[in-house]
Amino acid sequence: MSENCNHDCSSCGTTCGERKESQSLRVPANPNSHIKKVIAVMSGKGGVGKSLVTSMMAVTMQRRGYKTAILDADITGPSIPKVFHLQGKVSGTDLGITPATTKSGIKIISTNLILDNETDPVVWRGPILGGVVKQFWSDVNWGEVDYMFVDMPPGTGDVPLTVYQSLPIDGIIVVTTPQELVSMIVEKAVNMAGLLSIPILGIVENMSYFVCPNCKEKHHIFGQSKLKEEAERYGITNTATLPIEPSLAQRCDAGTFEDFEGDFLNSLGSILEGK
Ligand SMILES: Nc1ncnc2c1ncn2[C@@H]1O[C@H](COP(=O)(O)OP(=O)(O)OP(=O)(O)O)[C@@H](O)[C@H]1O
Repeated sequence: MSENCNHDCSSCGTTCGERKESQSLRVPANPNSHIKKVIAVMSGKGGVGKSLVTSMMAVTMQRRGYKTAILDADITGPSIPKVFHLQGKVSGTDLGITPATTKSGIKIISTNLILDNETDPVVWRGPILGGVVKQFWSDVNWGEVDYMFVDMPPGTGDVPLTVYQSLPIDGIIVVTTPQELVSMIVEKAVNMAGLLSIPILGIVENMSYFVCPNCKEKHHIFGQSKLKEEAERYGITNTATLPIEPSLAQRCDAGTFEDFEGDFLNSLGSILEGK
């Protein structure tokens, strides 16, 4: 036992014979933040539409009347400010950094909102990247938030692990594409969630099909979906599909993403509400 022992193992890094509980790696939230549910949106690899799904889930919950936020933990490839057309840098007060706010009121923090130029590359090493995510949690004055969505860095490496261990993640939404779904990459993501004992709330198969604007027929460009079967293999019953929808990409470019029409991820919204 250390001579300075205060008998509070949760705040002590010393491994001694008296330790009663493992040291928590959780980072305390900003004292002014009251965040009820934290949902991580992850993918096995990059470019499968994780940021689009994160943004769509946030808009879905905001439309249902909840106070919603996005923590963009994809530090080296931040896409969230672009989706919502947020430009310029965030500022702060004595209470912490004030997040940016979208047209409909979604609170957002992202590396691109703290850089001088959004085209500046982020050439930071792993521990710094993890440190930035922790600061997005502890130094941002989030205020009242019902649902916070965390846009995770792709994959199962060092930074995602830091996020899962530092933030109180309540559940995970896995984003995949038809081709990726049958690969071992998704299985790795699912297994990581299992190792960390965080429940998977659902799997979204993005780019699942395309509806032809002329004949209105559904085309499964990457083959018939195996989403249900694959999800069942992992013991996951909640699934959703998103079509290839050029208007969604166009809305991201035009800054009108929050006005998208459709109820693509409503079923997952109800799962989050517990309905
Ligand atoms: N269902 C879709 N229909 C049309 N365009 C889409 C769809 N899903 C994603 N896109 C477009 O594909 C691009 C990549 O999507 P997104 O940035 O969401 O992927 P990501 O997985 O977050 O990538 P990264 O890991 O690099 O951050 C974006 O330009 C997005 O607008």
